[in-house]
Amino acid sequence: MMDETNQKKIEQAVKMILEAVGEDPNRDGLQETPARVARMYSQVFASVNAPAFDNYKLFPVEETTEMVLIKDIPFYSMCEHHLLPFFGQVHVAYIPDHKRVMGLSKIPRLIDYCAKRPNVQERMTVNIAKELNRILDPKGIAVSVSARHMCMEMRGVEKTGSQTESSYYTGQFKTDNELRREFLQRISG
Ligand SMILES: Nc1nc2c(ncn2[C@@H]2O[C@H](COP(=O)(O)OP(=O)(O)OP(=O)(O)O)[C@@H](O)[C@H]2O)c(=O)[nH]1
Ligand SMILES: [Zn+2]
Repeated sequence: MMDETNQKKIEQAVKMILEAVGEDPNRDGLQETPARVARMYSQVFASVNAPAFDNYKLFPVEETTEMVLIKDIPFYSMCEHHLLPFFGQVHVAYIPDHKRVMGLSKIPRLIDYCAKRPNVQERMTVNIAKELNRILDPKGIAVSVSARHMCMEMRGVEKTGSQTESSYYTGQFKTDNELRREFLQRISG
């Protein structure tokens, strides 16, 4: 969470940006905007300098299953080049090991943790896998991210609706083509 000094810094910066684009930061509609933006940044960048993700529980199971797949998990992040949103879906699969699985809701929480900072999609994709690996040490992980980048849509090349796909595989997903195919098939269905 951002402290008061840093909130004030953002407020000053936003006021300067408003002035620089030719706006009057003191007009009615804009008076509270710097403070709102500061609060908004403290939400969307909540995991900058945050301690390692530790909000999870592992549950023992008698038998390990095959792939555990959670798909279509929505995420919102900010591109680090333009500070514009990129957002979409993450699909995550892992093959449990050590007879333990993770509480399901913690996977979307982990994705939020990886998303709430200035990012590039590729690094976020790898980070999700690395965090899962640290926590679960599974036999394999597959992460696939599909996103729309506002910096490619509302400005720049202006390619509305284009989707950027990235993926990262570890362990059995890397070595076993059949398994990877199954993952890809199941997330596309
Ligand atoms: N690989 C990757 N590139 C990204 C991501 N988000 C934004 N970019 C790209 O980062 C690049 C920054 O390029 P620059 O040439 O420095 O910036 P720019 O002049 O604003 O580029 P344009 O967007 O082409 O107008 C652009 O090509 C963006 O599309 C991302 O998540 N991954
Ligand atoms: Zn960008």
